[in-house]
Amino acid sequence: MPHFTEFNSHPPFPSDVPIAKLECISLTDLRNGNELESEALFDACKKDGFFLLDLRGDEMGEKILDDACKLFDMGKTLFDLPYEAKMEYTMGGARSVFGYKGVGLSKVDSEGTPDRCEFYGISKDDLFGLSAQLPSSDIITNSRPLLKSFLSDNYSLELLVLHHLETHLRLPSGALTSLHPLTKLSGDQVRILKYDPQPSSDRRTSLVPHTDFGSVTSLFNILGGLQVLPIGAPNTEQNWQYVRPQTGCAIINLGDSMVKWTNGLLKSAMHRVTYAPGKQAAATRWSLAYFGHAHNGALMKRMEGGVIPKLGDGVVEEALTAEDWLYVRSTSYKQEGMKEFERVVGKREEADVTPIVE
Ligand SMILES: O=C(O)CCC(=O)C(=O)O
Ligand SMILES: [Fe+2]
Repeated sequence: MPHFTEFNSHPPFPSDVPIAKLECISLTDLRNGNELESEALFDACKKDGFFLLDLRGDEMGEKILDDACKLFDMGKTLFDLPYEAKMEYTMGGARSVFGYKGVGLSKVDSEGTPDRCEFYGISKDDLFGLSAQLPSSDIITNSRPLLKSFLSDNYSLELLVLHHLETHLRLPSGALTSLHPLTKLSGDQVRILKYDPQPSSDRRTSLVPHTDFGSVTSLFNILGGLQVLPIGAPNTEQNWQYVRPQTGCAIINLGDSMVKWTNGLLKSAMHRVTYAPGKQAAATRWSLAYFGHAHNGALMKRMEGGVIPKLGDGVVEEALTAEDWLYVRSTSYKQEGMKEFERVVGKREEADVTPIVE
């Protein structure tokens, strides 16, 4: 299995750094109806908003691990393209949150310190023909079947997680899953991220502290560098803990939609990326993510029923649609991306991304 050899080809994750104690849930046990495993998933979502999901021994899980390796290889070819070629596919404007973001175009703090990460997001709607195909590099075009298979398998994992959560929340079956149909427009995407090694004299945060916006994220990392702030802990340097990547496991985290629907019962944890710890710092760090979102028309407000806490007295929610929610949260780096696009490539025509279906 390439996934396992990748782990062995890098220095090990060091033991002398703070490591988050995250629950490790077995996909096989979940599928076999193991109640304790399902409870552990619910507890992790209420307490940490993060857990590891062991994909080994499950047919689809093993396929996801294999596909992740192939996508890491694709990423290496993609990000080796010249900067100007990558900038052709800049995210922003009508292209919204999909496409390429160059190094330094988002900020890691309120002083405007530039990030140290480049990434490329591929839209579910584009891959499944729900919206017009975005212009993209041949490397992406040739990998569409692989991207589609990786996206739909991770989508299935998302549905499985949502199904367990709606059961424990004592919501009607489908309360969460039905907001996530593969066939409707949404912000779902696969993102591949690259972090170059940083010089030993100048190492710092490379991706801004944030919570994810959507529903369920799955992450695939080989090297460390991802850190979480435990729920409720103040944002001070000593409180950040590393998420240690584990062979055969995806890192699953909940986004803010889950917090909104459950009025804070489920958690989305703040996370950021810094240089890889110990000897790993000398290597390029790759990361692969699937971001699952509700369909564009879903309403972002507390769900009624089950064990979901009531709203406080006098609290009135302004219910954004999932589409507006994503737009509001992602405006800043889209604007920076468009400015850089115009500098490097020139003015863009906006007419090429009309949705094909509602
Ligand atoms: O690179 C990583 O491990 C995390 C990336 C991340 O949190 C994100 O893209 O939202
Ligand atoms: Fe994130």
